[in-house]
Amino acid sequence: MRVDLGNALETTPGLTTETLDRLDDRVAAAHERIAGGMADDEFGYAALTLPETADPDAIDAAVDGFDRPEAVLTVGIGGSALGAATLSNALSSDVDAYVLDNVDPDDTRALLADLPLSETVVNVVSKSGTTAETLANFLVVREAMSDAGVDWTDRTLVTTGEGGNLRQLADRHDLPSLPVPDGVPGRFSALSTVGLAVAALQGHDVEAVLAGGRDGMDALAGSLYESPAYAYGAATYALAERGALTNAVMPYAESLETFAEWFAQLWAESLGKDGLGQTPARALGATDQHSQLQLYRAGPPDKLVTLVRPTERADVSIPETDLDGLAYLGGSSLGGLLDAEFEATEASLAAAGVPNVRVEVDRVDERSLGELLYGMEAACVLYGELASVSTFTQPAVEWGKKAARGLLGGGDFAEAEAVEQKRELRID
Ligand SMILES: O=P(O)(O)OC[C@H]1O[C@](O)(CO)[C@@H](O)[C@@H]1O
Repeated sequence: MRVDLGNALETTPGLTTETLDRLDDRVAAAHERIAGGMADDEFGYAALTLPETADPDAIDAAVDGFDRPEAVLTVGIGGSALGAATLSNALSSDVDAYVLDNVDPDDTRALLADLPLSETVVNVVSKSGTTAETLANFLVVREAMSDAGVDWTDRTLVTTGEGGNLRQLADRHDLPSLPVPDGVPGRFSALSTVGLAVAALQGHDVEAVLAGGRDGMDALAGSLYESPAYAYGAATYALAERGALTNAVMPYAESLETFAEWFAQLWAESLGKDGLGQTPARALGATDQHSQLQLYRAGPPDKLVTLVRPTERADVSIPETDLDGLAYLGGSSLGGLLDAEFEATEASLAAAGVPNVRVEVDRVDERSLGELLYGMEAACVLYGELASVSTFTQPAVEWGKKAARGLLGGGDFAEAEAVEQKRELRID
């Protein structure tokens, strides 16, 4: 992973090399804290040792019990779905991957109608083992399998923590299961059983993903000038401090669109604390040049844009044409056009004084994805250290969970009563 901060200097909001130099002393101290947390396997920091602690053999052993499926359905939500989905949607496989990470009846019904349930492995993932959406979806999927005459116990892999309903289910039915690593919050678990089991089921090279993570781990250093991940974390932190409260992440590759969704949870749930944080906006290049770029370039000076691309990609030639004014396209290629648009958008933002950061990986393959996922996790941890927030917890999400549970009769929660007292101003 390579980071170029050039277009974040002298912009509005913007950085200077003096700012970065001053910040680098704090980066060094933060790195010491992070390295210490990694060495002591501390809660949260343990995520940054996954390239060494993850056990690909255990993952292979768990998935080897299944005949090669036609499809894999991940039933999970948040970090229990997005890491696996990022890898599945970035890499091609003849094993189709689907995700149920919402409780939309129309979507769930349509998906189950299409799935070859007898040839599908259901990968149900929940660190806590109690998440309502995941357990509800699993109960629906299990009934659909039974209705289809499929023995769900033959087609289900469980990845969960030591306690909770899912662990009880796995134990009761002797299901193949994988542990969720201790001390790793869900949004940081892509390089663990949580994100890698599906990759293994799809035949991807899990060792290569972890090797990419190790590349990212090896690149951590006590200076932002020596560590791309820390450069990104420090620059985004400093820009947020100067008013860039939105970070629009805009990969120029369809295969990285889900990566932006994964990044959004990582950034929002880790850094949105105590009135601080930086809102991740999900965008896609070149498509959003025809959608959100107007706001990024000419809207409030309150954002930065993170432009992500692979520097190598398979290409498609554009045929020659005699259409007036389009001859310049003929003989070029779609990849060439996409790269020209990337660089043009980057320069367009800089010309308007909008800070933007370039993040490049060699190509969209297992190793580069592992490095990119690891790099953004390390960047997030560094940002959290600099911002002095509790990077690895997410207390703000609990209120809504209690309210929903109370509304469904799952307990007496004051939050549910608050829902009943909604202030109304209805316009029909
Ligand atoms: O893996 P679990 O415990 O089902 O949690 C799923 C997701 O829900 C959250 O706990 C937030 O509610 C996320 O942090 C997590 O990734």
